Amino acid sequence: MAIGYLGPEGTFTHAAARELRPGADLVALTTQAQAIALVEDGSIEGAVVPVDNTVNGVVLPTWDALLGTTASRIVADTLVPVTFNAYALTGDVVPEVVVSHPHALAQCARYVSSLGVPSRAASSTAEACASLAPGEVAIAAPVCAELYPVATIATKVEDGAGAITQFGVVSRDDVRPTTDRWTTVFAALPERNAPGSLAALLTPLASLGCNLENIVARPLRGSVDYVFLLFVTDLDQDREASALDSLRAQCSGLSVLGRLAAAKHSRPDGASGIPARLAPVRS
Ligand SMILES: O=C(O)C(=O)Cc1ccccc1
Repeated sequence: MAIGYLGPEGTFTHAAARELRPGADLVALTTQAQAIALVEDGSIEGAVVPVDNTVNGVVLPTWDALLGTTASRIVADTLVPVTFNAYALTGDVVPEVVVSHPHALAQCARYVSSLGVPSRAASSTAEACASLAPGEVAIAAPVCAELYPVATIATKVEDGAGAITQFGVVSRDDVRPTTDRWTTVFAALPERNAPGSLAALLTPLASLGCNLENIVARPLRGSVDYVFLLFVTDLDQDREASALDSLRAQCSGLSVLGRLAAAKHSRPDGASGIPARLAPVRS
């Protein structure tokens, strides 16, 4: 059966899909929500989707789509370095609009603003190349120069070198990582919205020796409550079972949205990634 990915050919997701599922029948789709829905209803075997990146953080549409499923989860992942080129139909383009996937536009904000023209979101970087019109500049992967009839007008247009995107395979099969340790992403709905509820949920994780690496609150539609996505690292089978037990005791709803095993991101610019506003509070 097929593996879906955010297409068309030449997206960063396509590169990740080839690495994660070599030789698979890859099917180009238009959004990660569509891809995840097709996995959930059994129309395709799996889907490759972006889950996190070093510039924008967790990819919310992916996790929100997973929250809308009951049987699907992330079962494998990889880290892909991303670098962007700018393309037009001809080398002498006078730019009128710059087009790309919102992540690409965000990661190339300085170049986009240097063009001094409006930007427009495309469903993917490669789609921006595939549908390029006169006066448009597309931002996409270097491989798009070989796949589409475009002229390269600038290379390495990202704001900071070393950006990495983490991609995952969504599947209905409950495949466990083959590594010793991994990160489990729990979706946790605390039993009460009251002082100390979140602390009560999280404190036992520390006693188990699990590291809460990231926490993301997503609004629970139709209420004032939040569901918390907990990225808990350093887990193995036993620790994950203990973490599940301790969370279950404090939650009215709990699920595993995925397990991530690829090596953790290294901060590309070292300490320079810290915003000046967060200058050290102690000298
Ligand atoms: O549009 C693409 O090529 C994608 O795969 C999504 C994306 C965009 C920018 C950085 C990483 C992933």
